[in-house]
Amino acid sequence: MKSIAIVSDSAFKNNRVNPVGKILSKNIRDVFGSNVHINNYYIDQLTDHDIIKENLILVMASSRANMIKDYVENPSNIIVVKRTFLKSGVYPLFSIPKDTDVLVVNDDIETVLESVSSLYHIGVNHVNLVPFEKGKSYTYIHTAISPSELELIPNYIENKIDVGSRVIDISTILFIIKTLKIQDKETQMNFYDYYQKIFSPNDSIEDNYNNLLVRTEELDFLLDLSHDGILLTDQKGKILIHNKRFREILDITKNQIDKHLHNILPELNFKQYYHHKTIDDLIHYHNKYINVVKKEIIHYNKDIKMYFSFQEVTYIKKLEQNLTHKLRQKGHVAKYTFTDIVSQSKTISTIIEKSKKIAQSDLTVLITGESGTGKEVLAQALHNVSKRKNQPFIAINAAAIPENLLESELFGYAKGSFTGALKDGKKGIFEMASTGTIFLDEIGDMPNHLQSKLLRVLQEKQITPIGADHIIDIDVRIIAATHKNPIEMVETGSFRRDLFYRLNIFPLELPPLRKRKEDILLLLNHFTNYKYNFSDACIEILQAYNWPGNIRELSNVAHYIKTLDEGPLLTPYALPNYIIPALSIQKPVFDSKEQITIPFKKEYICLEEKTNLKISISVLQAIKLLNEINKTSGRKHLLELLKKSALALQESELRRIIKHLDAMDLIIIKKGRTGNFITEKGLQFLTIYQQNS
Ligand SMILES: Nc1ncnc2c1ncn2[C@@H]1O[C@H](COP(=O)(O)OP(=O)(O)OP(=O)(O)O)[C@@H](O)[C@H]1O
Repeated sequence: MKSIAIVSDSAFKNNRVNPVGKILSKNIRDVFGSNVHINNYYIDQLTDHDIIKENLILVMASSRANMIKDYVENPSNIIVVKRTFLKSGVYPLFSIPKDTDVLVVNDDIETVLESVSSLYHIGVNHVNLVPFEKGKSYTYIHTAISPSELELIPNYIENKIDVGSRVIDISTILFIIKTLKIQDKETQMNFYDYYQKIFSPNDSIEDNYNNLLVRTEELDFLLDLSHDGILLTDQKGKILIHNKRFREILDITKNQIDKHLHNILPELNFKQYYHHKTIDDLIHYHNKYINVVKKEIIHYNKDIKMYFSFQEVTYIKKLEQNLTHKLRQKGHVAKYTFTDIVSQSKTISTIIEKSKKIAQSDLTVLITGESGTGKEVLAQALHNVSKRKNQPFIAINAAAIPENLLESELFGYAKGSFTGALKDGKKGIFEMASTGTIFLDEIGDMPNHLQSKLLRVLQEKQITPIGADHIIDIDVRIIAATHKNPIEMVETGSFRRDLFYRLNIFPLELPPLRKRKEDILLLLNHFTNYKYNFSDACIEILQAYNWPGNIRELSNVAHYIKTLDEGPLLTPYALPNYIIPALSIQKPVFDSKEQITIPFKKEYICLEEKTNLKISISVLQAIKLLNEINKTSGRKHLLELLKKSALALQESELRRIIKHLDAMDLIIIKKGRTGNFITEKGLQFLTIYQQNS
């Protein structure tokens, strides 16, 4: 096997491992793989006994060839390695502006000068390469480059560029191939790859610029794809780059490179923008409204350029429409209208009339009402008759979103604002709902610090996304809702008074279902598509129930009924169990014996003393119900019905209660299978009992 010796000055340099041997070994391995054997030698460690016998002996400079010739078996095997840079390390240097002072840093002046000369050699001569000498100050320089020794660059230099370690150049590799006669296919392929990565003496600067030129053409192509007009000028407004769209938006026919912006469009007075770092302005030109954004680009602390982008407002509108379309696809759309609100209640029709008027303004609305009373339905209906009806309607529930996420959901965040943030940042709903309506549900559950932020947003009509350095103007209508009592919350200090006044401009209060009983059957028929008739007993139960979950709960009951489908005439058996306890009257009925209405005082006291009063009343009601629906009301059926009402009763206990009810003539026990019947007195007793409950 062929062998190569790499001879460098010393194993350590400035108390660090000297990387030269390792880098050159890698270069040789990259091309020759395992075709050669490599040994590293260090001049300062050579002794009289050492004889370097390898087929080729690589040294870094001709002076070193002289120094080692006495330790070498065949001095004609010595070659001086030429070194160059990797293309990837050097390309960034071509974008440094012309005539910039660039400090070249390495561990000693000799390697610094070598690097400078290599860089000039490969064509980096548009900048002033300044060799770094230890102890000297270079505070006037802002950019430094170094072959993988960035830590040696003084801290005051802002731009540090690593050009990578120097590698064996192509002429040396070719010489090795020729001398060692290694020409297998794998080496050829490796050589080709290696050749692609490094600067070779044949790479003239023109070639490099050609490469850059190709890139410029690609960039031009990309710029022309943009929907925005894009323009880059120097500080005096001289045009350096512009794209096709810029010419279209501003009706310019010819290429305007090197002309001054203020001269080609004198009527637009662009000079007014030159002294501002950033601009976001709307101009009117040739019957178009154009949004102009200006930003400053600072290149290597030296070159200040002005970047302008131009968007025609119609295009921005179109973008917004697309956004709306996307929001619709995402369900950010209000589906309910006032005709979907099923009600015959006077209160609701007054609310609807009021809402229709309120909808025409942009003012904030606060809807209160228990859970499930239709607050969101009302908010959507209101949005759908407002002038924002074709824009997004976005609902957010402050109680359903974890506190730490709520802020970013509302206001969004800039890219890279915190760990775990999305790469490109995230838009908050205030931005997403632009020109539309935001429904802030359960506003009473909003944490205090967000209440303050929301108040500022409502006052200033601007938001600042988390971690962003810019503000965004917002144009949204707010409809807030809460199932809590906002006035009580303000009194107890859990809701900001000033925010409450801001939101409570138009208060709308939806009554609970139990306060609009006329709607119960109507809604049930609506949800069951008028498929069933409800028996009187059934209606009585439905009316007596207090519907804590309001219309949402009622629509669940409708589902239950439709699923069991016990129609066409529905008895209480068709209702879910938990509705039935309405029979058993949960609340204490009479607060004290003194309140008992004559003539039932005796019966009441007797039942209370001899039985459990509430259970006895439930039994009496169950008998009444079974009588009404013509079901036998024997003990078996009674026990079943009471069980449905979550009243598990022993048969012996039931027997005892029936005996007492009978003794007081509240019921009659009939012989045979028909069971028990409530008497007129029993009915009156129950009525009075209910009136007092
Ligand atoms: N008047 C109505 N007519 C028909 N359906 C209604 C009516 N009001 C509410 N609903 C229905 O009741 C359900 C609950 O309504 P909604 O979500 O608007 O209540 P909410 O008061 O906003 O509840 P929450 O406070 O729990 O958010 C929905 O399925 C809705 O379709």
